[in-house]
Amino acid sequence: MPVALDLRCVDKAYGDRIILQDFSVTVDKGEHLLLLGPSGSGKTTLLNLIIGLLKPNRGTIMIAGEDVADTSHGGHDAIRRRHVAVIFQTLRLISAISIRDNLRLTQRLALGQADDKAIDHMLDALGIGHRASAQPRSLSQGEAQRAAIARALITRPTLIVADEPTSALDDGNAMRVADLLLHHAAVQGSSLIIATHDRRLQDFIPRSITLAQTATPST
Ligand SMILES: Nc1ncnc2c1ncn2[C@@H]1O[C@H](COP(=O)(O)OP(=O)(O)OP(=O)(O)O)[C@@H](O)[C@H]1O
Repeated sequence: MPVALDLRCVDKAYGDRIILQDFSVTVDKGEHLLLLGPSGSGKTTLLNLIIGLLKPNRGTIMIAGEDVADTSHGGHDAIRRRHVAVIFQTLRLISAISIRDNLRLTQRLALGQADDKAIDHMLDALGIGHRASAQPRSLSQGEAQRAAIARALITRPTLIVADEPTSALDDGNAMRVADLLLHHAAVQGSSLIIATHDRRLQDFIPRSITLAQTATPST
């Protein structure tokens, strides 16, 4: 089974505050993982290490077989653009352009070209095809959430990383979002890595890691 994500012996500290110590996990291609744990336990830190916003103090981070923590050679950004998509809690759609153009831009950055047919197909599949020409601010919260999911899926990434994608949603909408993510991830063989407090997601994704709150060193 090809490996989507492999973290080996990762340490991460902010100053003398250790957040992750000797942390290792492997996620096979198409397998999903929930990151659970109390507020402040390091879930977002771990996601930021995977997407490259943070560097580990030690350890390796392999994405689709490439070590993106090794700073001795370049090309990490290109590997991440090709293999990793992110769904932020705040969605972060570009407000000045339409939903279709948001997806076009994402495809061009990740794949070098846009595919309008694939974009329209994806928006239809997520039930927002009729909103393709709309600007993000005119969408309802549920539509914007679907647009952010469409943007994550449109590059057929190896990994889809999501921070609290369902926490603000009621049961019905949380289930719909989880269903959409799992269905489309399965269709294209993407792995989902989801940081959340939302234990409802355990009904959909049985594999989880619970991060522990680390002690603050005494001064
Ligand atoms: N840039 C930073 N500098 C210093 N400390 C930080 C920084 N980013 C996060 N922290 C601290 O590291 C700890 C882990 O934060 P992180 O955001 O990863 O936790 P989390 O599990 O995602 O929390 P939540 O569930 O509340 O989002 C927290 O105590 C946080 O205050």
